Amino acid sequence: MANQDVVLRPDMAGIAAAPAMPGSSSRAIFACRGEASTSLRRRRAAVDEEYHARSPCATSWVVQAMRASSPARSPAVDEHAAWMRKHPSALASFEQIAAAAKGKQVVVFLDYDGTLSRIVADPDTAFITGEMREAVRGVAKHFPAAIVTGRCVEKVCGFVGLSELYYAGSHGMDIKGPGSNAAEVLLQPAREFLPVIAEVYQALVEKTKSTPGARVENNKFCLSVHFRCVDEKRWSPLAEQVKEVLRDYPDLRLNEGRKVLEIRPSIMWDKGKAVEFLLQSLGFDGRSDVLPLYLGDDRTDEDAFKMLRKRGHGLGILVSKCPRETDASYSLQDPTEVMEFLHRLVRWKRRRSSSSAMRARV
Ligand SMILES: O=P(O)(O)OC[C@H]1O[C@H](O[C@H]2O[C@H](CO)[C@@H](O)[C@H](O)[C@H]2O)[C@H](O)[C@@H](O)[C@@H]1O
Repeated sequence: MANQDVVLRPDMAGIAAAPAMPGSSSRAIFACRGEASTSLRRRRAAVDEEYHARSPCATSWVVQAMRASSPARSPAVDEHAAWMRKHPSALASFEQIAAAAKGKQVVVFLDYDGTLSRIVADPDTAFITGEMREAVRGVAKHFPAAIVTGRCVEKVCGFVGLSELYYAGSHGMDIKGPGSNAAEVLLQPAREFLPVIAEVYQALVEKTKSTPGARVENNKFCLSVHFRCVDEKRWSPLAEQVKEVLRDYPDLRLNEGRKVLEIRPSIMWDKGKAVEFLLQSLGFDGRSDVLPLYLGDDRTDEDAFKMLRKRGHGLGILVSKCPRETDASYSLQDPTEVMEFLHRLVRWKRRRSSSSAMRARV
């Protein structure tokens, strides 16, 4: 990876305790696939209203969010086409992206589940393919690159198996630099929560063991309660179980992802902040000659898309087959298209490097 001389400045994180109620950037309302944007906004507003009227882990809100992440119908063709005009394919628009990257240092940020690996029922077997690994290796050879994931760093490092990358695990709360030394930590803004998270993990395992198919995953600084394999009739009792445990922990907050409830410390930290931290650490912050690209599929990736959009530099690429409200500029359908995009990026970089080498010789 290029530019590996990271400056360690944990103080730059600007971490502050957030109120127990999540802030707007992390509202746990999942854009329901297949809904027209107006009805989506209306529904979102209604859910938000209820959310703000109740406690952060009110069961009915949690169940609504669980249902919203499980769409009942496919999008209409015209609705999909309208969405694609707003968020065109990053493959079809590759030349446009290449033009934006011309003369700039591209930095690549990649989410893991649903972006590099396909969504599968068993989270422990969400491996990336050998081909995808080679594609990511190629990217890391030509650009500074990082994996930004909800998983714990150790697990995702094991899945990806590339020591040349930066890793930001636990939704960016555990950042590690490249190299084989897994202990080389750059930033852990929620370190003080480790004992609480370990305690809540045990409590959730105990509490949810009566729900067939429920599974609690320990992501070190955050926890995932998976309901992909839980019968929908049991979602409400499961939400109640989670809520009961969290009632004693007001400093933790609840969000939802793809058939998963995610529990994490209520600090003002997310994937967007992790990307900012990495850009600062690499000395790229605020530079107009740098183009960050962020590829992700999940609600939590929106924090990174939003940050790039707000700063007016960098491009978000949402991995989704279905229309979703998003701050990403472009879209890709699935991990296969992600792999194709990464290959094209590397080919583009190689072509540019060889033509500048030729120009230098003339
Ligand atoms: O930030 P990410 O890398 O996207 O991680 C988010 C969550 O991803 C994993 O769960 C998701 O993928 C599983 C495997 O395909 C799937 O079974 C589950 O339903 C999905 O939600 C991971 O297991 C979670 O801990 C992460 O929080």
